[in-house]
Order: sequence, then structure tokens, then C-alpha cells
Amino acid sequence: MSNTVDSNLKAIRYDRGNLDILDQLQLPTHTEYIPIKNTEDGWDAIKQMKVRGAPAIAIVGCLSMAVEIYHMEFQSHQEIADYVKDKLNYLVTARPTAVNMKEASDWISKMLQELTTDSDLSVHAFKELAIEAAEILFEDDVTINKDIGRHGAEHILNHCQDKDNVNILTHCNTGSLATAGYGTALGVIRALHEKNRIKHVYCTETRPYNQGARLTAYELVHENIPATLILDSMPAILMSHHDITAVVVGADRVVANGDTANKIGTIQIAIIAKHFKVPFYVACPLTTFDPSKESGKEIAIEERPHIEMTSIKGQRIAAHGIDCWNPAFDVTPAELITGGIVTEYGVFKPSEIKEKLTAKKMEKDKMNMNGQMRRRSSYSSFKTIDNGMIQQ
Ligand SMILES: CSC[C@H]1O[C@H](OP(=O)(O)O)[C@H](O)[C@@H]1O
Repeated sequence: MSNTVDSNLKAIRYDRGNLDILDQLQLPTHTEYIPIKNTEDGWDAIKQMKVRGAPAIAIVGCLSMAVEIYHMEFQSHQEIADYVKDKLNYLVTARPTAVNMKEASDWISKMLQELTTDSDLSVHAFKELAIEAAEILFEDDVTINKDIGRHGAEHILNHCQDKDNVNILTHCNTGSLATAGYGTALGVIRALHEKNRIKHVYCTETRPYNQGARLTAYELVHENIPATLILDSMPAILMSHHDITAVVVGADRVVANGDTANKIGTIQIAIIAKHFKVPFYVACPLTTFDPSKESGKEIAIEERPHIEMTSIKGQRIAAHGIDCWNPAFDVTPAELITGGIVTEYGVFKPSEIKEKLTAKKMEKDKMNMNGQMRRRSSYSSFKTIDNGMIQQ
């Protein structure tokens, strides 16, 4: 199975020392790539939503650190570890709700600090470790998304009546423009389409940034997936008039009890799906799981500028003087996620997500760290990291 994605749908272009992103504020009318030369550029692009989507935010943030330090000289391992930690913590502040950037910041910072005492590594080799850690996130993402797609498609097909005519409703954008490629919830749709099981996809416009109208519709049309754009106010009439097989959405943060933060409007769709007995799925990678928070009440919800509601492309559409409320996300309680949480490891009930994903998270962190160790040809002897200690 090819791991490449359609070059027209690449949100991120990277070679060591160089990073460009597709300016998603210009889509679908203009395709323009802009250079990201350092973490300040990365922070600005994430804040302004030139790049968005929980996984893409983490990838671009970490790669902006990688291109910055690539062109720098350092005197010691600790200087690199401290510099990288400061820059990654700064990138986390760009948008507070999606957890992927914080997860990546924590893992890379911890890995580097573990290795500061390793005298086998030259300062240059140590700097390369930091760059490679960011590259791992980028390189692994498409494979992870294809695993999410496969598990989600299999679960939907195993639990639906008409397996040859699957109708899916999705919200916001969770495709190649929200990840390194293929997508999460849109990855499930792509996997069903590859099996020739999709009858029709319905995507909401997703006001006020219009991720659905501008980005998801763009991806679906580009790949000839039969789809219809609907207003954010239409999920109820859609489910009352059409046989919707399942709702599949993405996530910005899934917490220990399975509550999920996702694009504003998600909880409304979940409530409507429950009323019409349509299975509601959340699709996300392990990096979106935050076991440190017990319930959705603890998730910080980003509020964005009012002008994003009151104007479109500089054209005012709301009365001057009206107050506005513009939360970018809402929290869907676990009991409304009736289909399950689709991950690269399988589909889990919200109630089992803490047990299933906490163990996977620890396993993956250790694997990534040891993978980093193996990548160091400069090591005189093979080392592994167990329980945080370097073993000869
Ligand atoms: C796989 S993207 C996950 C998530 O991110 C989007 O938010 P935004 O466009 O504001 O970054 C949306 O909530 C997607 O479901």
C-alpha cells in the first residue's frame, strides 16, 4: 500500500533544513505554499490557522523547531536540550485545545534530557536527534492515519446493514489538510471509498472558518468521492430524511473518560445522532489522547477573534455593535460517542480508552526513544532506555 498522498493535497512540504506549508486561509481558490524558517513563523502560522488540524499543528510546530536548529551551532547537549524545550513550550501556546503539540513537546524534551549525559554522542549528533524526533512525527503520520482508516472502515462495515451503500456525515476537516496526509475521520471515509462501499458523504460547512466548505469539500471533489455540502444547521433534517450509516468526526483532545474536544458544533451533531440512532464515531491518533485529564470539563476551549464570525474575506456580514462568542471547540461527552473511538490500534469504547491507550502511550514513548537510540550510528555499543535509564 503506497504511503504517499496526492501531492495536490499536501499541507506540509519538508526536507531537512527547509519547511513550507500550504496556506489554508487561501483555499480553495488559491494554492500558495509559504516558507516556515523558525519557531516564530511556526507559531504565527498555527495561531492564524494557515495550518490547522491537531496532528498537522504538532508536525508543523516540531518541524519549525527542526529547521530553526538545523541552521544553528551549539556548544553542548544541555544547551540544545534547553533551547529545544523552550521553543516547543512556546509553540504549545499558539492554540490551547488540541493536545498533539503538547504531547510532542513533552516527548521530545524528555527524550533529549535523558540523553544529555551520553558522552558517546557528539554535539552535532545530539542536535540531529532533536531534528530526527520531529521528522519521526511527520514520517509516521500517514501510516498511522491509514491504520485509523482501516480500523474505522472495518468497524462500520461489521456493524451496518447495507455494506455496499454506506452514507457518512462528517464535520470540519480531518483529511490530508489536517495531517501529514490521508487523514483521520476523512481517512476512514477514504478507506471505505477504496473498498467501493461509499454511497455518499455529507460534509458540514463548519462555520466560521469553513473547514468543511473550503477544505473537506476540496479533498472529496479532488478524489471523486460522491459528496454533498450541507449547512451546519442541517444534520437533523439530513438524518430525518436520509439513511445515514454513521457520523465520523475527528478530535483535538480525548481525555481519560472518553470525553472529546472537537470543532464547535460537534456535540450538537452527536445529540442529533443519538436521537436518530446513528452511530457516532471519533477518529484520532494516540497523540490526541490526554490521560492527564479525567474529564472533558478540564479541557481549555480556545476562543477566537470575533471578526472570524462577523466577516468573510473582509466583507462584514454581522451588525456593527453586536457582541459575539466564538469558541473554536466544544466537548462531546463519552456517552454520546456511540460508535466508538477509532485509533491506529483499533476501535474502542470510550469507557475502555484509558486502559487501552495509556499502556500504548507508554509503549510508544519507549519505542520512539529506543528507535532514536538505534538511529545513532555513532553509538559505540547498542543502548536501550528502560524505566528512564540508559542501559548498556
Ligand atoms: C485531524 S484534525 C482534528 C481536528 O482539528 C480541527 O480543528 P481546527 O481546524 O480548528 O484545527 C477539527 O476540530 C478537527 O476535527
